[in-house]
Amino acid sequence: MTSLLSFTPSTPSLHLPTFSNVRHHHRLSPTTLLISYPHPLPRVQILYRAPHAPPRPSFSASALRAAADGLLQDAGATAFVLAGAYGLVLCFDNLTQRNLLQQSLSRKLVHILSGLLFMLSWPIFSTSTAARYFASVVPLVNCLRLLLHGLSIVTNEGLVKSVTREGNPKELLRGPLYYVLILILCALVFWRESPVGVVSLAMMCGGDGVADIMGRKFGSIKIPYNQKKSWAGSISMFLFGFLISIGMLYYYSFLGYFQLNWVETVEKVALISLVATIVESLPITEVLDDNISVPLVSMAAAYLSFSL
Ligand SMILES: C/C(=C\COP(=O)(O)O)CCC[C@H](C)CCC[C@H](C)CCCC(C)C
Ligand SMILES: Nc1ccn([C@@H]2O[C@H](COP(=O)(O)OP(=O)(O)O)[C@@H](O)[C@H]2O)c(=O)n1
Repeated sequence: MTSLLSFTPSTPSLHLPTFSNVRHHHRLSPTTLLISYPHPLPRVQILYRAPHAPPRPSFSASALRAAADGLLQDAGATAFVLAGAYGLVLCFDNLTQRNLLQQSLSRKLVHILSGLLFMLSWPIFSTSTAARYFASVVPLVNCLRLLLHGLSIVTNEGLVKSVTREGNPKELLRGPLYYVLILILCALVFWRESPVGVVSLAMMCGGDGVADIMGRKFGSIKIPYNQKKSWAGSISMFLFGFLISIGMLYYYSFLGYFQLNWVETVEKVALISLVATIVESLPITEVLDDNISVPLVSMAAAYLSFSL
């Protein structure tokens, strides 16, 4: 026979509940113990409960430990990715300072690698609901860094040289700033749970980044409606945007974050890549930076495609 015994250090009030009381739903307080009596004892249910003591939630030690572990994991992951971000920019700064890398190529490689590596790092964060907020700290810190340097409150030749076209700190307040804001948006809104954020960042980082490199190198034949963009650049945007998106979706699918029908997914990503490429080719950069138009139109196209 099992009896429910609940007690607190204060003077317990003893009452022998009628049989019906025992059927009430009991919220087990942390001081509730289940004690089994040997069979010969009378069938008595003893319920001690402190007077006026409201039932306290029963947090198990293992749940608290799991929460603490998750917090520790997310804090460690944030520190690791922050260090990675700083190291990436420092690495390209060194390469440009030593004239081993052109400034324009350095900027584009930082553009391609930063967001993709950030996205690849998301699985090292915990499964806690707070994980996405920890991850967003990384682009947020870089956002503040870009603001401080872009407003020349702080000066850092290396950052400016590796992330701007002409070496003007004010450039940090446009493309690079929009870029990290989009990273924050995708991490917070879509995170690891939706292909929308993954595809949008793949288009902005991979597609748009490669379009610049290939367009500058092979872009002799310009697009009729935009003499600043070329067919080589746009075709590269479509192909690499598509391939990097599929690669990232496979990565997250392999890790079990979402299951996809790959035939449909290939069709959807091809459509999203086409839409993003068309928008990127439009002569609107002066009005709306590519780091805003490309990810936002990719988000819209991906949201519609994957929700149908
Ligand atoms: C150069 C950048 C954008 C400019 O784009 P565009 O105008 O040429 O089209 C990217 C700026 C990146 C920023 C300085 C650093 C961002 C780091 C990122 C949030 C985290 C990377 C972590 C990873 C592990 C390296
Ligand atoms: N579709 C494209 C995109 C860029 N490009 C080349 O890459 C250069 C920079 O492209 P962009 O203005 O999109 O540069 P970001 O705004 O991405 O930094 C252009 O001036 C072109 O020479 C291209 O030829 N075709």
